[in-house]
Amino acid sequence: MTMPSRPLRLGTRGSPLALTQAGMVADALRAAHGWEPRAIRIVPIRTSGDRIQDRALAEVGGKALWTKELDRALMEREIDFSVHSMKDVETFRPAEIVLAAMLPRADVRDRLIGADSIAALPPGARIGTSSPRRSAQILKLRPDARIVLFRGNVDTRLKRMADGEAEGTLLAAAGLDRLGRFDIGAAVSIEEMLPAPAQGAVGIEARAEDSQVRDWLAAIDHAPTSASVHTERGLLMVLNGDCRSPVAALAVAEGEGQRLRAILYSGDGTESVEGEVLIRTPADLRVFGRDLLDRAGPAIRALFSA
Ligand SMILES: NCc1[nH]cc(CCC(=O)O)c1CC(=O)O
Repeated sequence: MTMPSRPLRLGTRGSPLALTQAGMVADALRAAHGWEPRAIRIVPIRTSGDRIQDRALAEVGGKALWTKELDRALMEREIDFSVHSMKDVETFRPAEIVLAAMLPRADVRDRLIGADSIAALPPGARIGTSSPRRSAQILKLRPDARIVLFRGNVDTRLKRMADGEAEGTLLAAAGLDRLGRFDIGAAVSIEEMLPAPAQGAVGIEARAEDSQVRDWLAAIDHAPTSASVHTERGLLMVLNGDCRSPVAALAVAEGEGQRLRAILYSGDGTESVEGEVLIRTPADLRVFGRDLLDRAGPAIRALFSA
């Protein structure tokens, strides 16, 4: 195995979860290639998404706020690759940047904090979230609930719960588990709340032209995770969904294909349209996505720009 001639610089956001995930990527690369610890240096970069905490993402520029600064550092060669929670990566990416590898996916479910189940939430419960998917799903199950805007990293959200700002909040099991918070929250089944596309997956991006780094990263790619996440993101491309779009999707390998379930919601959760299909080709994905939109009413369709 070739050893990098200088330490590889791994760009990441600076939140505790992002740093944990970056450490997992660095460990996987060192293990796969037999590199010494100093072969990889972690470079935390503050993104606009970390800076802006008081408004929903959709209002201030969408998922690009998580990637913009890392993309710039990558293109200007200040870093060699960047690590992202795939759920936060915008649907359409610059052509100069490729998704080179993914770590094995973690638990895809959400966990409810504040009550043992969605049914057990008190009447009129305030639910802290900034996710259009989670608000629509909660409102569908519990029309009496009220949504309050919760942003910030996992600890910030848990603190706001502890401060009594809401009776419930939902967090991805993947993030809680990676932070070692196995004790927190009650898992919500995927039948009750289908997760966000790419939830639980960590991806690594590199410059498209950098074949050496891409080769190194390919060695740690978890192919089943990549296949499922590419299917879920492929659906977002067909739907032209973004961070304003209340959409849930989960793909699981089945034979040579991917069994894909997806649900689109109106913002208030009163309308939804769902489907399930075996995806074998990109054409299957286009047909499935268009069929969902065809069956969706105007309140849903307005939230997608396909
Ligand atoms: N939008 C924030 C975000 N992005 C990724 C995760 C968790 C880890 C994952 O889903 O991979 C979280 C926090 C959450 O939703 O609880």
